[in-house]
Amino acid sequence: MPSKKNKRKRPERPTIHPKNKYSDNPPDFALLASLYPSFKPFVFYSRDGRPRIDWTDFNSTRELTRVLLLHDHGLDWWIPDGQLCPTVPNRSNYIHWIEDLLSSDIIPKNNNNRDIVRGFDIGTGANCIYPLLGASLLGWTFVGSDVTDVALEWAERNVKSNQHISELIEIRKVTNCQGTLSIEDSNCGELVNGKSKMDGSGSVVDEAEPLPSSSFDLPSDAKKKDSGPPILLGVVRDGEKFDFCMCNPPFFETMEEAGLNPKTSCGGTPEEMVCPGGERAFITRIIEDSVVLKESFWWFTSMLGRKTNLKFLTSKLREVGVTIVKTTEFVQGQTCRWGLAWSFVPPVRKIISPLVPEKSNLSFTLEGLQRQFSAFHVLQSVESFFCNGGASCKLNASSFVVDITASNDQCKAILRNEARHLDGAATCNPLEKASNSSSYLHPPSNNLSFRISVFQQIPGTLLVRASLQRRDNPVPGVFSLIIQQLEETLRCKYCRDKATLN
Ligand SMILES: C[S@@+](CC[C@H](N)C(=O)[O-])C[C@H]1O[C@@H](n2cnc3c(N)ncnc32)[C@H](O)[C@@H]1O
Repeated sequence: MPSKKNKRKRPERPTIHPKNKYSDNPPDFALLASLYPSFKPFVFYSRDGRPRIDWTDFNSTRELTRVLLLHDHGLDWWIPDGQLCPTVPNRSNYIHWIEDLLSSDIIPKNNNNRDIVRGFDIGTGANCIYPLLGASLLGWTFVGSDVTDVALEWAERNVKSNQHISELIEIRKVTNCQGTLSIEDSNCGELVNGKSKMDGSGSVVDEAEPLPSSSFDLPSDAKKKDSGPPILLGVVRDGEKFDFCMCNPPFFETMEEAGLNPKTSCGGTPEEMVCPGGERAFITRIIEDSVVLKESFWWFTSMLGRKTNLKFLTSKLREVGVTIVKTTEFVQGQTCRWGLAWSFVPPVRKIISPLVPEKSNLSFTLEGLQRQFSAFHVLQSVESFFCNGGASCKLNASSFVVDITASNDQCKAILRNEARHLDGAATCNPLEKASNSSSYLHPPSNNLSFRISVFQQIPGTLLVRASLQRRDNPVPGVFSLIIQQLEETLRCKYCRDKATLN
């Protein structure tokens, strides 16, 4: 019987990114107050003697952001009253997640012959927080775009106040030159800081030409929409290449919906918080633009304020044929946000290489199993995972195994399902790839047979083992890929900790 103590235990939650400066050392208000007289008036001490600030006071949150950026990042920063005030630890999480994506081997490394990473921050805001953090923490270069005069003016001021990184950041005005996404006159971005653009290596290059309209292949529905100012298409210039784009979009459809969080006051004007259709519509437009600009960016990413939108957007991504989708959760204190990343670059498939022998036995553990689930539930999910793809399955409840036999087409169907899962990587189907590319072997003509066994290791932890029984002329890597997909699906369904980047 679970003890009362265990019953009360809260489910584990993802935490602040381990590379985040504040993961082990949260801001020390007392120290900051002693060092920065302007911050001192905002700090008070609660009964337990702990220094606190009033999170409902905009001046107080803005001053905290100012001193954190100065103290921890050497940045001189300010925003006018009412503009969205970023929390530094929160925003750093997104930067570090992108750092993980760029260093992971999910897709090949960008081979633009550039050592310096180049990012595009969609809607950089008056605070210009992502370019400032990315440049100061990691030396990345940025284009930061925005539509409002106040954002452009203050982003520019914040860049200029930091001479040591100002050459790394270009602020680009997005003009609402047509109000519709059109393939004509697509150059709606103007340089604000008036300097020549730099390529990723830091050398100055000539101003890029707008993308020629003939190179656009917009999805037909995107051409028709009256969707407001451009986002990427028409702002990114011909020949420009970026390692990633990022975006903290306007989350809401109305200011009422945005509401006022009574616990914090971080400002935010309607232009910053609201757009027609909210974040779902905004990110859908980024996805549509990404189809056209798939060769200009290695990774496309966006933050989301609502987890429910992840499902919709992930299926949208599947429709447009991305090769990979990654998601994550950003947690900082009481605030929770989600990250969505996708790419059109074919994933690295070391396991596809005929030079790498495929393992016949694979295993993974499911830790942090939610209390209501047992090994038998997991076994049943294994069975339905494969049955849904049409494979033949035999579940043996006494020995906790499922025997599976899948044809080539059934393997395809199982792998095709993968993009539907929210958390984790969704790679394209190697069996389909095999028919298009000479570097892949022919698809197998025979069946793949394997056994999945589920063992309980300790309460709350299961070991899932997959053993290849028979393999007749298979596509190398398919077995591993299927098991990887099974792992992600089970983890997503059963585990409290659904970490997504390995
Ligand atoms: C939620 S704010 C994000 C500001 C800042 N990046 C941050 O994280 O605090 C959204 C920003 O997107 C800008 N924006 C809205 N539509 C845009 C578009 N089509 N292109 C570029 N920026 C846009 C708004 O003006 C606003 O500054």
